Amino acid sequence: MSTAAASPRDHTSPTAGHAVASSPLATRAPGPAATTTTAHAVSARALTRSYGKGDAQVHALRGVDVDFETGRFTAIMGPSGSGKSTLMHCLAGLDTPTSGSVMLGGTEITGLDDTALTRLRRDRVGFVFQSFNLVPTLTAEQNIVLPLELASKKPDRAWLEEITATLGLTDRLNHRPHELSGGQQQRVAVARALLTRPDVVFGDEPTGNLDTAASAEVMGLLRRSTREMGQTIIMVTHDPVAASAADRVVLLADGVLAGELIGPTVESVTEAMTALSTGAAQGASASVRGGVR
Ligand SMILES: Nc1ncnc2c1ncn2[C@@H]1O[C@H](COP(=O)(O)OP(=O)(O)OP(=O)(O)O)[C@@H](O)[C@H]1O
Repeated sequence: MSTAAASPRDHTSPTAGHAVASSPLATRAPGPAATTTTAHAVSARALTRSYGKGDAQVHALRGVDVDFETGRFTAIMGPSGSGKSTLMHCLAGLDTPTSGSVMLGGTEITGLDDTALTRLRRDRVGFVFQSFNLVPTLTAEQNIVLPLELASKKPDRAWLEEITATLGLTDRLNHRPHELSGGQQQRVAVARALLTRPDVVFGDEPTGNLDTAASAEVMGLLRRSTREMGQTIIMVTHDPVAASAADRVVLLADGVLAGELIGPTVESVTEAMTALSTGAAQGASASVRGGVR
């Protein structure tokens, strides 16, 4: 893993996105929002996040450089405490890094004030959580359009119909969450996340409360949303089966990148996770054949 700063990277280059584990770091000074065209929906450079002070200080992220290509589905995996949630929260503008930078949809979000971050999360990011987070008194459709209504925007009806048809929700739109299965509730949450056409959908253990069949169904739908709608998805998961639905798995260990898997399978993910949890972070990247960079 690289640990030293080097020359700046070109965020606009379509070829700049692949060399994650070996890429040089480029420190970008926090500053006002700048907009560029990018082949990456999200990029982080030299990202650090520490909590606490003195002896009690925890370095959750210790210099992460990573790019997430537009229209791809990426899973973030690693042992407990490796920094997965912290990374996702920093990428989504839910947490403020200690240093380093995050570009989201061409906007440098590090340095944005709270109002701008709230607007960015509302307009350009979708979230799917383990606990679905649906409003129990609203119907499925009302839950799906809620973020737009809160932003005083009208939903695009044709897009709403397309998404709900793709997710198999057309005949469930007037049901309330308690009248839906867990898998159906999560599909409602996915529809809600997709409706705003966000730059990125972030998933935080989206299958954590689902049984095997519902989990496979939701992963299949997320995968389709990248294939058929060009949606970028970044998902934190502990589940090798869920991760195998992604195009790529980014591995974290102890707050740094420990490699990645392209075209992951359940076996390759399990092997890499086993290597990481036995402390062989470098071995994980070297040992999984045919896809680890
Ligand atoms: N708000 C916080 N205050 C103090 N320490 C924190 C805070 N959030 C996270 N940490 C610490 O940072 C480290 C990384 O935590 P994080 O939740 O990102 O890991 P994770 O890989 O998502 O873990 P898990 O798989 O168990 O959810 C851990 O040591 C954790 O205890």
